Amino acid sequence: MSAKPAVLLIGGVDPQGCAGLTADIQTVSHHDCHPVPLVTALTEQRSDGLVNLGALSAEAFLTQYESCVADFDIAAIKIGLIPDRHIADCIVKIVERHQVPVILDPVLAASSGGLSIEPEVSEIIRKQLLGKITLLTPNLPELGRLSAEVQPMELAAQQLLNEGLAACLVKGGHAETAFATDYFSSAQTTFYVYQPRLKNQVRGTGCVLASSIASQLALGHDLRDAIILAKAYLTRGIRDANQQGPYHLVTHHRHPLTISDIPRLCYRADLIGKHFDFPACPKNLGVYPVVDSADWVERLLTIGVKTIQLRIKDKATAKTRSEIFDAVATSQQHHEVSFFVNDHWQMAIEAGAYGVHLGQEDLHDANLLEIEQSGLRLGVSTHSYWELARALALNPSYIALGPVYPTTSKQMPWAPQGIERLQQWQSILADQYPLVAIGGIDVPRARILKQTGVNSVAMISAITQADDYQSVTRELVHLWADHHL
Ligand SMILES: Cc1ncc(COP(=O)(O)OP(=O)(O)O)c(N)n1
Ligand SMILES: Cc1ncsc1CCOP(=O)(O)O
Ligand SMILES: [Mg+2]
Repeated sequence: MSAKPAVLLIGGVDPQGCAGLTADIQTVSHHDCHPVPLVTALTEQRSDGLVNLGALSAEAFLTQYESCVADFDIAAIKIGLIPDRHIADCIVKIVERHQVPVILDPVLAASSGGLSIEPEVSEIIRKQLLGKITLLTPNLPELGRLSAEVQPMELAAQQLLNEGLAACLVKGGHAETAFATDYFSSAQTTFYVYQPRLKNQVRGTGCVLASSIASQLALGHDLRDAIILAKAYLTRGIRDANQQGPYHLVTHHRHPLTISDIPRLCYRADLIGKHFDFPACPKNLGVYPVVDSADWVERLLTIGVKTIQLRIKDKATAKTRSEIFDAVATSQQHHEVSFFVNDHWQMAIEAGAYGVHLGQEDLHDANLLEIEQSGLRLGVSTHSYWELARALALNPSYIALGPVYPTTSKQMPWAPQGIERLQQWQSILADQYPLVAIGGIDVPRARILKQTGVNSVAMISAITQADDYQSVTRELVHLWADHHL
């Protein structure tokens, strides 16, 4: 059995075992990582507040650190309570020694109050730590403390990025909004992740979120996926919280992800919580050829294909337009056909197509409200968890996952997703969204994918590059004919 990735957990001990290192250790263990605790403080706290920070001496802290790293390679670091400037200085040196992801959950302003950390700690964090870490996860009061109370949170986060921080996830959990919303900001992107607010007041949630993100990074996920997976883990843990004395505590378990665990992701504050209502399409879209001309649409509908997409990439606007109009007209001459237009959503609306298919980049440029109002179905591409979170926010007509196998039809930055990922998407989406598999699918692979229960298989080259496209298409249609009867 291979060794679990070791996550160095730098933080304080809560003697009641609710927050701090105890929560960190439980979280990391439940992610199949190995927790390596490095104690900064032996706090004294109970339900009526924190009475003593109990900082360790710098010497004791560093001696402990040498043991922590003596026998393991550290794969990620999570930092929580930094009780004073001496420990802060030591942590700066430790972070400099490791070229691994570092998550800093700055315990500067506990929601329960009663905590007073000397201002020098904030200064060291700001001037010496921020430029060395992967992600900062402040709550709103902590963001205020670190940004000299700049408002609104988007500007405060931007200010920290300007000072050298790579990425910030502001936790808006305690704000008085209908949805519990966090705000992510980095040099590359900004977005909101939101979920319906859960009523339970649960202890240690910040520790669990940051430790979960650190674990997901240690396991090899990229930062955006790590955030989505950690949010999902925390949501479930809060929803199933258990009562311990006067507290509610996060429940840790490893059940497979469900659709309600996954947060929704959007790029605009005014769309947080917006309920989109794209019409449904047939659940089993079946064999779904993706072609580049109206002629191909005609040929394949004649053979009996029921779902088809026109994907034109390199034609002049006038030609694209006439192809789309011709293809819509053809699709309307055939019975019960679901005809989607790729990318060109405005022309799809004008021509009266059945639906549009948009990738994540296309979603940025498209007017989603206009597409919704036009009554067109919407299909959305996904290649990762954060893209799934984005797709779910739109409540689309179907969700596509790809490339399932290596493809030669398009250059893509994503590795093939594989059948295991497809099956995971299938179980997450359950019966709520049709799932379309795309990428490298030919007849033998379609036969294999059929066993997974996926609702549809989309393909370009297997049909358009075939020596005999008619027999290949007939075989695929026949193969899928009794699907989910
Ligand atoms: C059914 C289906 N799934 C995925 C895609 C890819 O769409 P997108 O990510 O927008 O990439 P392009 O096709 O525009 O290159 C698709 N077209 N159809
Ligand atoms: C457009 C697209 N999106 C994901 S894979 C892919 C190409 C699919 O083509 P092929 O079926 O030839 O692999
Ligand atoms: Mg596209």
